[in-house]
Amino acid sequence: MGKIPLYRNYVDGRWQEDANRREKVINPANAKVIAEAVISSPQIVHEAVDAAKRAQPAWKAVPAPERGELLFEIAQKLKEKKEELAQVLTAENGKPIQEARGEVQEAIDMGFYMAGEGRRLFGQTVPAELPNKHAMSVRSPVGVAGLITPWNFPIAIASWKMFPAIVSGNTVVWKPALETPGMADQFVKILDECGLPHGVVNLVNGTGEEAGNAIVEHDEVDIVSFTGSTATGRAIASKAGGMLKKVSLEMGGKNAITVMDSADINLAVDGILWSGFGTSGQRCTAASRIIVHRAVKQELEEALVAKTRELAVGDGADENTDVGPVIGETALTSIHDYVKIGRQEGELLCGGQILNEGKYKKGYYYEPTIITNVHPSARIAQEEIFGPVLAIIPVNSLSEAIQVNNDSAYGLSSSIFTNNTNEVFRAMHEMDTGIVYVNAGTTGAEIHLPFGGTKKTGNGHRDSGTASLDVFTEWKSVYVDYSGTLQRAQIDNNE
Ligand SMILES: NC(=O)C1=CN([C@@H]2O[C@H](COP(=O)(O)OP(=O)(O)OC[C@H]3O[C@@H](n4cnc5c(N)ncnc54)[C@H](OP(=O)(O)O)[C@@H]3O)[C@@H](O)[C@H]2O)C=CC1
Ligand SMILES: O=C(O)CCC(=O)C(=O)O
Repeated sequence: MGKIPLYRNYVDGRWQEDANRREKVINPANAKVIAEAVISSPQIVHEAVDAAKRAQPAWKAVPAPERGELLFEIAQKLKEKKEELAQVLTAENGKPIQEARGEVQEAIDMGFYMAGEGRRLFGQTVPAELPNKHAMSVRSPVGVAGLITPWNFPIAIASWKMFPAIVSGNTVVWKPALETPGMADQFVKILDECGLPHGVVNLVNGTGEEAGNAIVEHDEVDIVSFTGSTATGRAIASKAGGMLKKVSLEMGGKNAITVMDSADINLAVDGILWSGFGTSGQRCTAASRIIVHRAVKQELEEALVAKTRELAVGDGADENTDVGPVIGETALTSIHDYVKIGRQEGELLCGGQILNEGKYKKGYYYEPTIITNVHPSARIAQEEIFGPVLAIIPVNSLSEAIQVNNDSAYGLSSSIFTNNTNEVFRAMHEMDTGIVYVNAGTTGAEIHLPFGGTKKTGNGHRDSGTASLDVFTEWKSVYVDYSGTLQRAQIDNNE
């Protein structure tokens, strides 16, 4: 085996190796070991939190426009290195290279967008109730932010959290997912090259149970921002809640695309293919339920199955690949178990197998799969599969479609294909999700609007957009009385 990279921690501006343990990083396209990463003990997390705590007052004191300028440089550097980053991303996550470039672009966009926030960070100025008095609100940083991120969007999601955190004056301790330490390494190297002061961002590689948990439980971590599974989010929320910590959660989805009888079926098929099978279905926004009006069900199914069979499944590094591998063996088994359940709950239209022959022998590939005539309460229509599997649910009306769409524990993204304006507005108002698409699939969020969902998808916070600043700032209301006398509000002087 040739020399492979070792991904280290970055604490207080120094790259460090934790000698205790290392974990192998695997390319899911061929199961090859491509790197190793250090596994941090809780002690390393404590050092990282100490560094973040020490760095925070000075970072807070840097004028926000200056923090924004540094973010601008970081975004430019990300842009210069876009191709290099995308290659590392595809190698460790498996997603097709075109999608990897798209993901890196999201981080670039978020960098430029949040750089601008350095000159805004708007508060409010309102008229005061009393004469010669000024009333306003300003944002202040929360303090030390603990960021815990998943493997499926390792740089985009990190940027959604990191950039608003630092532009608003927080310092950061970040634990990326075990599967994607290369992205974290590249990202933090760029921060370092751009001259981010030591201690402002600290990277600790390691397991969720050890390093992640140590972040959550640390007294000096003031806010935890997490993206991942609902089970982990719940565990983090109960610990952090018990410590009265601010906690922002983005979790699972069971997203549906509704296709009405007036829809452009070819457009709907394209939307379904991209949202259902893009990233091998491993997006929290991935479509996994297709709610179709019975009047167009057959037409949709025929076109969808034909196009699904044309998808090129393969190594994401190949420019012609449409659907890459899934993240690993455990995911493959879990997806296949769901498909076995689904075959009892509905009728298999295509796919349904693990691909493990010929060029697929060494990686973790699953056939894009469609199961139809699924009842809305079936397990494959309710539980998150996180793989390339679609359940088709027939309905008779928009009312029924909305009911089925909303009959889910999750509420991240929904979509409707229709050419009826009344249906567009009804769906927009009545679909109970944080994101609604019209005549587009359930994926492809832009970074300048809030990202997140209702119900068990989150806990009321949002990543991205200016909404993310609410996560990483506290509001401070300021009253300046320049009357020279002691005036008192809330005294009724009308008598
Ligand atoms: N709503 C959203 O925005 C998104 C949601 N997701 C959801 O994430 C899931 C897939 O990601 P997956 O990686 O499996 O999710 P996990 O919840 O397993 O992991 C997410 C992160 O949390 C860490 N972690 C695990 N256990 C703990 C713990 N006890 N304390 C602190 N940190 C912990 C993980 O570490 P480790 O490295 O050890 O795994 C990882 O860094 C899907 O359910 C998907 O829907 C994914 C992307 C976006
Ligand atoms: O496709 C999108 O809208 C973003 C998806 C995403 O970030 C995710 O699945 O984690």
